[in-house]
Amino acid sequence: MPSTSTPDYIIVGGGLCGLVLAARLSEDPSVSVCVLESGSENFHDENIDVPANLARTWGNPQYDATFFSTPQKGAGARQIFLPRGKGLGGSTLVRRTLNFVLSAISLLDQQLGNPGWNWNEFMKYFKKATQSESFTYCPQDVAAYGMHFDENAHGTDGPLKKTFPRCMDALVQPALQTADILGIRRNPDPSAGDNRGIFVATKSIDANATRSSAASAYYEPNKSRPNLVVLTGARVSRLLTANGSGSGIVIRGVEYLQGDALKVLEASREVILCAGSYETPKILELSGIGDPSILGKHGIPVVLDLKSVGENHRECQDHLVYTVTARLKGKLETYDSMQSPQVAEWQKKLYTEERTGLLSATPSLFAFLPLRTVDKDGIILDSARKMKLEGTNVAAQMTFKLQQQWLDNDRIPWIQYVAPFPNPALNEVSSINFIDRFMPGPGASVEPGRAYMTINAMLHHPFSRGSVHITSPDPLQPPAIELNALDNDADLAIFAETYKFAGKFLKTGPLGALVEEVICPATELKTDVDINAFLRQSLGSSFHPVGTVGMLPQKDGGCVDPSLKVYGTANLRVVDASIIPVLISAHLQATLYAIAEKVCLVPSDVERPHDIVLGC
Ligand SMILES: Cc1cc2nc3c(=O)[nH]c(=O)nc-3n(C[C@H](O)[C@H](O)[C@H](O)COP(=O)(O)OP(=O)(O)OC[C@H]3O[C@@H](n4cnc5c(N)ncnc54)[C@H](O)[C@@H]3O)c2cc1C
Repeated sequence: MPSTSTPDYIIVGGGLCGLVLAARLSEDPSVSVCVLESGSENFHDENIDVPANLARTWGNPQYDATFFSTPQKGAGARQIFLPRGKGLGGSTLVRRTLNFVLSAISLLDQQLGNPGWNWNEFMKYFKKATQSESFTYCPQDVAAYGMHFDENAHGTDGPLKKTFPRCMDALVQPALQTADILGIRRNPDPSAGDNRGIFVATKSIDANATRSSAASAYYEPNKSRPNLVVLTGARVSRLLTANGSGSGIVIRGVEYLQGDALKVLEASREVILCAGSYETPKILELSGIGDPSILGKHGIPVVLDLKSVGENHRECQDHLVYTVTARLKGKLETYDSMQSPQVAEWQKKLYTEERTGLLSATPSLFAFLPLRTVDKDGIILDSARKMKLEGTNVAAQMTFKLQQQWLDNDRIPWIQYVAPFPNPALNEVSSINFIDRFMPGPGASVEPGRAYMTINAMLHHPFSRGSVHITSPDPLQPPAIELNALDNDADLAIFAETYKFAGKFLKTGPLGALVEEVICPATELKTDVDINAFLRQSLGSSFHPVGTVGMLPQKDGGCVDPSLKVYGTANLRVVDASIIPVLISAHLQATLYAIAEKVCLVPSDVERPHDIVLGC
């Protein structure tokens, strides 16, 4: 039985980044690693393994820590649902399984002062992380949807399995044809460096149509390593610090709760925080690392004055999203057909016996579009260019200006549509109906036996910035998550144009011919006032928070340096979504696998380093 006594590395959080690091570091048998994860081990659980069971985990305390934002002024004072995976695999357990799309903008080594964090590096480590299973590239299936994968852009032997969906519902082809009519380019491979256009995304699903998560890919095959210990049900409450030398504060280890017991674990080398964008800043603040004025409010002694923790240039950013739902004519094989118990039973059999059918896949069609697609006259562009960010934070100003430069860069997708999203039937399957903004959109009710289509429209680069801070010294209390959603005219104006464009999409070509009526919103919205009210009422998160412990130069308000070490500490690193300094034009998981792979590359052919080295 491996021992937990003083491992070389303590990893806090067995989620996406934590498990990649654990697996890679423990490849060296002389290195000992202990992962502390607050959730449980959920191996071979059909709620996780079956792709279309995606929403069953949401809001379920076994898998989801279920955060909510503070009441959002820009969203009718609603608290926005913010699920966050809990258990080995972290948010890769609750994700929609979709979307291996890398961001073409990376982390901007030049503009944001992060040397070595650029596209070529991401591509290298993205490939190291992934394995495109053979049937993925079955030429006739892939070509039928206009995809032509670039062999050079996909890994062949990484731990994480990636496939092309085995089953597409009846709306994908009509939607693709409608996109052709509207002049949206087809993108044959959004992972190859340019993710603009419409495409069917590859998924983190294996050849057996089972979801591939950080746990199944990185931990399960390595769990018997004697130098790797994983403790579940272990919630880290704070870091233990010691006075350091010139190289900064030394982190001795962590204090954690397991059951009712408060325990201590010391590390001989490093503590690595991988608890995600909401909990990593919380652990830092509970440990006295943060803004003294916030720590003082909760009676926490200041160990290290690092004002941008949780604030990081006021930038808890999240891809904002809203939903439009349409009722379709006639009988179509969409996820809605599973409302019929007979069809659901048949689909289950199909999945169990042949590993195909609707349960084997998740929403597949994505369009990543530059702003010009919806703002042809450049009116929003003009006004967004002139916007000013109030406040003096250098990093906030810097990233805000960067976003303004992107307005004119047609290579950067600014908006995203996901369609046809499986909607009401999936609620039946998952028995989750409380997610009021999703599947179907708010206020819409659905009739059994009818088919529907939902489009999610997402803003890739909102100008709003929020924060994540502790509300109490009690580690069991959730942090206050402020999004400041829709607090500026540009985000609202861009969203309003995406709404008009989605309406056009639903009226055009082969897809338009299938649509009977839009049911969410309930009536056709003709004025900007009505559209804005609908957007505020239906706005939600698409679960991609970043930036709360950002990687930037310290003078610019950063919390971690390019080796992801926390400024002012000798041996504390953060490796998770919180370090991404500015939102990327993609869902996060592909980029995060690459980040974690890059950080934990410990070359086996050089002398054993005294520290984690970056693979750059
Ligand atoms: C509902 C949902 C759907 C998503 N869908 C997609 C998608 O389709 N495609 C995509 O690319 N991305 C998707 N994402 C985003 C992606 O899954 C996350 O960005 C990614 O998993 C974040 O990785 P991470 O390592 O930062 O944190 P996580 O994977 O969230 O891991 C953090 C881990 O730390 C643990 N932890 C937290 N606090 C403590 C503590 N105090 N002590 C011990 N352990 C702790 C947590 O339990 C968790 O296991 C989705 C996210 C969610 C929530």
